[in-house]
Amino acid sequence: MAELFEQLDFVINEQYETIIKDIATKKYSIVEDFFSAEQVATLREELLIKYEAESFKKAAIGNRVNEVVAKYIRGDVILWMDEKTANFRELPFFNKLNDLIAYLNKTCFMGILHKEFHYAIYPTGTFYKRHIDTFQNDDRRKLSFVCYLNDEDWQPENGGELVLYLNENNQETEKVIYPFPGRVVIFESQIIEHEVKPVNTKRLSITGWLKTR
Ligand SMILES: O=C(O)CCC(=O)C(=O)O
Ligand SMILES: [Fe+2]
Repeated sequence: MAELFEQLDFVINEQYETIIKDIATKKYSIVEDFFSAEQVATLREELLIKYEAESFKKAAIGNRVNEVVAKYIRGDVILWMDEKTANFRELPFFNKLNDLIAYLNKTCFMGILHKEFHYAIYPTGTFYKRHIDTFQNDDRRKLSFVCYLNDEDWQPENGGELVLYLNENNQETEKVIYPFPGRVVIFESQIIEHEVKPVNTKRLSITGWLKTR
């Protein structure tokens, strides 16, 4: 009986349906209004507070078991987020992601069991060379998620474009995505190679992964 009510409860979410359709057809999705402008501003504020408190560290390559800091590959500084200690500025972020994950698991049987997110700042002159988001010793990352927290007057000449390398009809094509505030990009972690072009000013974001097992 409980199960029946659960089914009756189900409401189609057009935004999530678009993400699912995009990923099924193109392996990536770009969403402009995943969070409200107010939520984006609040997350930016939180990131900057934590950055001022000097809690960020240089990002490494490889995973936590097997990590090397390599400046010539990536120059961002990061801070892992912790849902257990999330404050009022961060809770709407986790609520929305949990809602999306529940929807994906229910409608596509995606089997997302874990998630991990970090704040990221790319200082002027930094970049992240072409790479794929799965590790040799760990292939649990299924979907990569990036949300840009730059402020409203972010300009294309600031650089820091995310470039996705796609395969269309056996031809490599580049999808160039500017890190405009509030923009969210979701893509298949095991398939899509990508890079962050050099930035000419500080670039702010949250990056994360939805994981199986
Ligand atoms: O910030 C972005 O646009 C992508 C970051 C990225 O590729 C990563 O952290 O693995
Ligand atoms: Fe990446």
